[in-house]
Amino acid sequence: MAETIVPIPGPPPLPLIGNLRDIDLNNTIQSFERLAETYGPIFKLYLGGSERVFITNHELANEVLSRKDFVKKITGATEHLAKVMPEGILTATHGQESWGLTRRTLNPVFTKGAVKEMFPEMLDIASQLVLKWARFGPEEEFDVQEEFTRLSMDTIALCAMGTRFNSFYRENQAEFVQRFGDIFNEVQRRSNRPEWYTAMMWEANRLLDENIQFVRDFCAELVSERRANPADGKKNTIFDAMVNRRDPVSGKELSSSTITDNMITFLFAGHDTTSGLLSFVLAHLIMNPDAYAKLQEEVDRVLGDGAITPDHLNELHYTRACLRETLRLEPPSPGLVLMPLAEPNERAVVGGKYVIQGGQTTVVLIPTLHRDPDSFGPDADEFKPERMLEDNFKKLPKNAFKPFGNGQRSCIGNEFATQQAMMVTAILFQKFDFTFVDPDYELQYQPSLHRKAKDLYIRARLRPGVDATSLNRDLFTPATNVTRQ
Ligand code: HEM
Repeated sequence: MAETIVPIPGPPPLPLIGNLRDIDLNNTIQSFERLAETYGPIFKLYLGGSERVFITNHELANEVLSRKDFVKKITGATEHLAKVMPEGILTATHGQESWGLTRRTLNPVFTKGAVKEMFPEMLDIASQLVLKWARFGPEEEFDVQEEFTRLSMDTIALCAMGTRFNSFYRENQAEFVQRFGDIFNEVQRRSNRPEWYTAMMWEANRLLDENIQFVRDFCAELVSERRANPADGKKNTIFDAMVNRRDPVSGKELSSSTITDNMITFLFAGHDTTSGLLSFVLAHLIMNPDAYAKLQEEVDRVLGDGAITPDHLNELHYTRACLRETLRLEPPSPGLVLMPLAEPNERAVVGGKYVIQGGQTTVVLIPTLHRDPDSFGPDADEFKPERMLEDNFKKLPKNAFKPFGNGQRSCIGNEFATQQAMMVTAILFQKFDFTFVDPDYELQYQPSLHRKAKDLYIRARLRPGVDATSLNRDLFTPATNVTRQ
């Protein structure tokens, strides 16, 4: 039977600017979500000189995410990122040799068991945040996204670079952190600008080159110091693995420049994502007092008043469900960018009737996938951690929940981020009670490559019986009683 092909809908593009007028450059993802409401599960936009297809529901997403002929595409923001870290695994093109070598070398240090060995480093940085909030006291207003950015940056620096930024001890960011942030802000701006325009921005281009050079030199210096003093690498951190391990297939070690590229990659891929997750989980819990109370009850039952250990994490089922539910509603990475492997003059047919050309950018929109009522029911827009408790979670349709990406290009840092987010959430609710500074606060998003909370300010009050002076000791001392009085 002949195929019935139907055109992919979308707003009509204008000459030169395409569909630029249909999106808000400060909030591209929300614009795509709005367009999904108008045009349905698949639509196309002409942006940045090419046509992009957006897939927004579970049925079509499940199809392309299951098909072997759809692979990750490096374009737009990731193409700009690739210039900063050419051999980093996040921005590697499909089939790029350095990707396979690096993943094979590093996969073992990112397993759940291996990440457990970095628990002390994570607790070290988490304790700095907790002590700071405790010592500032209940009247202090904390910019949550900023605080968690300090936490996630410093944790990755310690685990993947063998260094400390000491962000909790500084008024202003360390020079590395500042320049690093400037690079990615500029990359984000570029991904929304025509290339000819960027080419004329001489001063911005000069600054970008200077910042990239600074960041690369800083990382390269750390690698050569460690190579010169291998005895310093006594731990099984990501940094040690990068310096010491070899690819089990080729026997090759990672070159210094590949290590540098991946230090930058881990910092970029890991910090905003984790800090976004932590900010949003706090916000959703404050907005949902029932879930807040259940989580705190679980934390008290499992941890008592003592220090958290890796084994506790396996018992914190409701806490894990809250984090999953937050990742569902507020996925830090908003889109998975794919393309059909076919030649440009060939085509892939999706949903039995839509044609996508070989190599054409195809974005699976995660926020709409995660709110598809066919997967999550009529209350898909609500924060209901119960649906993410293990028994229910296992019953979710295949590919309905993709916060960590898909297949072989899925997130290498999944266990790392999960362990850190579980630990930090549990400690925070063990020690503090939280309120919004603005009691009517509603979630807003920053313009950013990852989804981040905007203007989210909270106050943190130590819970009865928790004392700022003894807190430092309590964070590291095992429980005496398990159920809190
Ligand atoms: C809540 C936290 C995180 C979320 C939601 C998240 C999400 C994702 C997603 C969706 C992808 C796939 C991107 C794509 O297909 O283009 C990805 C890839 C990646 N993530 Fe994460 N990530 C998180 C934390 C981390 C952390 C902590 C690290 C490192 C320490 C990390 C390192 C990476 C890397 C290197 C890749 C590329 C993997 C590859 O292509 O082989 N991520 N992440």
